[in-house]
Amino acid sequence: MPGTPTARYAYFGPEGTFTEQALRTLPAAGRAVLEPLPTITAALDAVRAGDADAAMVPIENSVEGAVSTTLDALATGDPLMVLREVLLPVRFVLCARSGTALADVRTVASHPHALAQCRGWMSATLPQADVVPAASTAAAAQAVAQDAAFDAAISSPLAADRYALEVLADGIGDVRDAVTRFVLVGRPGGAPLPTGHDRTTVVAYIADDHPGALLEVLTEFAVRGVNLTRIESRPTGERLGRYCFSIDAEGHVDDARVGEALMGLRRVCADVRFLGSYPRADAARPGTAPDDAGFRDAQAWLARVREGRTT
Ligand SMILES: O=C(O)C(=O)C[C@]1(C(=O)O)C=C[C@@H](O)C=C1
Repeated sequence: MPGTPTARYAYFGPEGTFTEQALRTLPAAGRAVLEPLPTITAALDAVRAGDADAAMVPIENSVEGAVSTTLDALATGDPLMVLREVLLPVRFVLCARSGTALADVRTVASHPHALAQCRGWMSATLPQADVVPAASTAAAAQAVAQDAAFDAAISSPLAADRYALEVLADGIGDVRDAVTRFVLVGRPGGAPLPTGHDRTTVVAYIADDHPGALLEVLTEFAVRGVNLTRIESRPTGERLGRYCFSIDAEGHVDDARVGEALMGLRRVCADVRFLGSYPRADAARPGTAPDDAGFRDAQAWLARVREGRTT
């Protein structure tokens, strides 16, 4: 549309990361300016500073679990909000400068999450190789292309192509159907409207360390039939033993059962950071949650009771 400013999306780069691929699956990315930034924190800070409208970052992998840098960067600093999620199958290749044979590979660089997902293949195929952590899989491929310090990288096929590297082995992940979940994060505003297949992300800070603190948090969801799809405890950084819980729950903040669970959570916690309600990428509907009619009915009943009516 004439006069509509072009959206700017930052992502965890450089070019060729799985994160870039995840971002490019969104139709809106085709009309936006995409900016690779070298770290997850830099991508999220660009949103906070107003230099980007939103940022794509990895949050969770089906094999290696949570991306703690993302969880911690969302839990602290100026508040941000998850707007969308993307699920991307991850396939890894071992790539090197042209002319390198597999037998010549002595050093392999990659993102720690990728190295962990290829551990079995590496120990069976290159047991003597030194493994070097890199900022991202694409940063590893870029480093191999530019510098002889590393012989090979574990990256996406896209990064091997982008940095003109030769693929020495394809499909080297230990788990064939590995998937990474990415989130598009913007500044706080209205959450996307409920779709019936949503996810809500929050961070719960318990008031003090006491027996049953985690049970209290879980109870607020359980008694309202809200299913959790992820819960992680992360240190707050204040001192040893201080943890917060990073939680993904099924449903939308506008759903009565989720709203009530969040109110309950707010009552039993020192603080709750709401990180957004957004559509699930797999479009899965909550399995066992009671429908909201029961909650509305109970609320209307309470209002009648408070007015002195008995039915
Ligand atoms: O390094 C990349 O290409 C990324 O997008 C990051 C990342 C991750 O953080 O898990 C994404 C997907 C893969 O599981 C490996 C690495």
